[in-house]
Amino acid sequence: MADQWQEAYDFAVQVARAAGAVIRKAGEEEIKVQTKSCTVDLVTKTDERVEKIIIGSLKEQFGEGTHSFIGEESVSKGQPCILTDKPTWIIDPVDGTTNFVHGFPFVAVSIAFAVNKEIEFGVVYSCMEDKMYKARKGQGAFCDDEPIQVSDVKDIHKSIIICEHGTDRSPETVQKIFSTQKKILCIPVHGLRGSGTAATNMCLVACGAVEAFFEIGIHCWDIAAGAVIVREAGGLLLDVDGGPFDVMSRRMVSGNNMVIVNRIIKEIEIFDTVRDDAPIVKK
Ligand SMILES: O=P(O)(O)O[C@H]1[C@H](O)[C@@H](O)[C@H](O)[C@@H](O)[C@@H]1O
Ligand SMILES: [Mg+2]
Repeated sequence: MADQWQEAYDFAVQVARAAGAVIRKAGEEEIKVQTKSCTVDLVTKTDERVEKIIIGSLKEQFGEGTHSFIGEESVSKGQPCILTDKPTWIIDPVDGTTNFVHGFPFVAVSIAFAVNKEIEFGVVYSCMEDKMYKARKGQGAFCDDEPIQVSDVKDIHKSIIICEHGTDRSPETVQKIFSTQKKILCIPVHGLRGSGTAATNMCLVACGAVEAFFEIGIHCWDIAAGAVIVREAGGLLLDVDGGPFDVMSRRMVSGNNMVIVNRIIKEIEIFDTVRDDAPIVKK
């Protein structure tokens, strides 16, 4: 049977690369910053413009109405965030917006494609580094067309773990984040790191630069593409409580093997988040 998603996969790579060029160019000009859920949850005209370019290109290529779209900036403007069985693009136009605003050189375009709620392929273009990560279910993971693989480290004492601080600055949440980080650091591990973009963090797991990345508070658009890239690089994903990974749950652990992932899960202090697909409560 003809491979029906190969064309979409190839096109997604082209769209991500073109979107990355727009981000790089915009980064050379003055950036007007706005905020969304709180004062440290930043958004710029570039986030909105790049999402429009990506969705517009996909609709032009595949027709209006045939596919569904979940985009970070469309959802923040009230579009539904429900993953159905329909072919669905899950898009973060600028992952690492805070980095983009500050000129911190880790900014990614993240494009995933799901069918029947299964992520078929994912593309993460780290546009300041000019690195194109991609993976298709069952066909391996690549960085700039070179195969990538997770680390073979099994000893937690010889690992680097990525954790992020997110945007929730409530004292009780920050306390849980720091307490978790302290417990992991004092195992001890070789180090804690964070690029500031979940999609890039997952690619760092996939290429073996770090052993695991976990976060509570991310969204489906931050991690959907990275999830298939990690899996196809030989890694795995779980919920932070050890249950099955759920791309809409706003929490996950991604890692190179079960030994490392389970060791990290033991230390995570979980705090509540609202699912991406939770019913919107009218204010
Ligand atoms: O840059 P965005 O798309 O908003 O996503 C990041 C989020 O803002 C941060 O709070 C998280 O810690 C990162 O992991 C996300 O990539
Ligand atoms: Mg974003």
